[in-house]
Amino acid sequence: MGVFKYPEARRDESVVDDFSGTKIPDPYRWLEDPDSDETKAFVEAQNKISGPFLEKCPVRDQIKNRITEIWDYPKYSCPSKRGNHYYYSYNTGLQNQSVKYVQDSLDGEARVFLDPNKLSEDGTISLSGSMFTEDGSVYAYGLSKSGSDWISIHFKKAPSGEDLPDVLERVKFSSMAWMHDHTGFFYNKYPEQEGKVDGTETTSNVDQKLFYHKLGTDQSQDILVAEFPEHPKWMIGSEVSDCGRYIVLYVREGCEPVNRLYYVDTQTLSNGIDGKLPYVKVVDNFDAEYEYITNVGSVFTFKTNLKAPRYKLINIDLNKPEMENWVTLVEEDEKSVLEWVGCVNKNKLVLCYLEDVKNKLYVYDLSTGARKAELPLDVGTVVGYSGRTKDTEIFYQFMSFLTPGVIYRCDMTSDVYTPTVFREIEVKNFDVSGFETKQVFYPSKDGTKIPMFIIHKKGLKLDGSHAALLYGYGGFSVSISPTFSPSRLVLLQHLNMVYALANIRGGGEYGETWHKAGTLGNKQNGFHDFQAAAEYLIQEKYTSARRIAIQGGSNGGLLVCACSNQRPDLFGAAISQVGVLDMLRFHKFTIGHAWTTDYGCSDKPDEFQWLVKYSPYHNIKIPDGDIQYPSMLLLTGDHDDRVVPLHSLKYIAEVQRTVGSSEKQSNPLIIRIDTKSGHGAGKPTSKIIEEVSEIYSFFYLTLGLQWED
Ligand SMILES: O=C([C@@H]1CCCN1C(=O)CCn1c(=O)c(-c2ccccc2)nc2ccccc21)N1CCCC1
Repeated sequence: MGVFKYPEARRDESVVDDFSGTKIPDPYRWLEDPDSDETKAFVEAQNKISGPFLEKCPVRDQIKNRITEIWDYPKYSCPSKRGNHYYYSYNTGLQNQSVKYVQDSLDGEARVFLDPNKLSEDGTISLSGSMFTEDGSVYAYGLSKSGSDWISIHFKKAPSGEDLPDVLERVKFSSMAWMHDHTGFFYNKYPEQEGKVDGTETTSNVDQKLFYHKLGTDQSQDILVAEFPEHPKWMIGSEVSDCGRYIVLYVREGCEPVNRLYYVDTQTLSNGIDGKLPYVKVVDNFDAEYEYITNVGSVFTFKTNLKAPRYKLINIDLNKPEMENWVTLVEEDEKSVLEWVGCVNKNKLVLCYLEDVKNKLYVYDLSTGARKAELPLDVGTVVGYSGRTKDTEIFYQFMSFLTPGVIYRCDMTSDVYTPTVFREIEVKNFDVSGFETKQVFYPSKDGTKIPMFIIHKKGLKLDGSHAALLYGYGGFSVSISPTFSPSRLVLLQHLNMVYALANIRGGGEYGETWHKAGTLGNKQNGFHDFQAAAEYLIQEKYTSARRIAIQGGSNGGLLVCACSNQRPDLFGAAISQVGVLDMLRFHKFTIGHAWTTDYGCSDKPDEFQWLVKYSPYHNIKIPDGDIQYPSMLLLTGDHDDRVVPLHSLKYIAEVQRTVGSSEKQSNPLIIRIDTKSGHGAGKPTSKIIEEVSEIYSFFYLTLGLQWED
């Protein structure tokens, strides 16, 4: 490629911030206003470069057609029993949104209950959160537009699907909980704010409140039942106990897995719920996380990480709630992480563990905490589960790199557990037997062993000649375990790439110790882990330097740009999707303030020192010698109000000016800003396929790949 001509972007040298004495220029501050003509012109100019560049890919149509072909297979969720009916989601293959069906029995005829595809021409209205009443007679559900975190809550009668008139607006990051009278509903709302509320604004989300809605009334009559005006960052989750008597309140102030724990015994409310809840504080600190599992009378079971970074189960009797009376029901495992727990058949617990990044499922006795059985699973991930305290059966969905999905059903009424295959999801016209997957443990810069999955065509010659795609995330205790991706198979089959997934520190793969080892002042550990993954792939001859593409989204987008800045010599291509790239200002926009639990905050001098060292926007420089930056493609969307697009706009402006202007930089440094598109959740199939096709076209153009039919 010849050296690119990038659009001129005004540099406002007058904007310089002072971080307790350290002056930091921010010449592209003006890009933080999404509505200014100048920003709109910048976005248009950037898309005018990236669009034509990607169009130049000679096999773009083969790529898109093959991805579409492989994607077109039926996808099901686990069925859930609500009232006397079963509900499940189903996508025939290429539908933009999955459709919710209802059946009177597992093998009864399925009727459409909710079809989000009917709500918009282009599939950009998606379902975001839902909750049936305890008797399954009413269904509350959230709708998101263009991928924004803002939702409106609507209601349907079940199983008829008849719409009810109630609509709740200004909802975001909201719990949904019904009182067992089936007419009272708890949800979260933000105060009225100046300006737009459509997901293109960057306004900070603070002062979240908990409201109580009586079905059949107008939202203006809703009752404010909890708020913490003295703690603007606090967020209030609510849950109604299985018995219907108690309201459990969770208070969080960030993304750390920790919460305060309050409850209300509704039998003490002589006038019902008519104002602020008189909650009782069980835990009034942020030392640990407590998640309600079930209760038998006043004895409550919680999943917690209190002095247990890999989690455990405890019982708290509300009649004697002091910590000295707490009882451990299931001890922390010495290696595996307890990921989630479900109570079923009133007296059993299903525990899902993560052991070396693979899931294991067990049945325990609720009253004794004894392990009773293991539910056999292949090597992979449990991606779906249904089964509640009052149910007598469970469903769970298994997936792995090469298994598109198997749904199991297990009767839980006896002490013998014989799961049966309820549904096997098949990919049409693709033979997955031609690939192999392995898990390796490679040393990072500090010697820590990091797990990594590697997949490639069987019999691939490991001579360093193949391009590789290395994916990572590394934050917020998120564990990335093996799941099936139809589009990935195109890379492996037709572009002969190797795929690697590195489980770097900052994730939750080995519990909170693993998470903490990749956050705050240790954030660089995750970047070193990712760079070491690339070095391992090179030394083991899976690929070679400059033939590695790195890809990550959100916190993973930060990872990709930080690693491109730090080791441009290692990578040939970098895909950063909806990345956090200005680490000195992220906390000022939408929900960014919640991420200081992983990143810290530049308002604090010692934390500023961590952030300024790796912040992608602030660490762009021309590499030494004849090294150039990898080819970079940044992707974001105009309605991304989780990670606002300004991060990617400012980074691409700086990298095009600082690096793109250098004679030796022939690799493209481009960005594509999509419209009616957000952070990712709820993205319609058509947009997903378009985006993946662009990414693969970018790989083809920048890594010199060949298409093999
Ligand atoms: O998106 C993120 C980080 C990491 C994963 C979750 N996350 C978030 O920002 C999650 C945002 N968020 C939620 O979405 C919900 C929520 C509640 C009920 C229903 C639905 C949502 N509750 C929250 C409570 C406290 C703090 C954040 C919360 N990041 C983007 C880039 C860096 C981190």
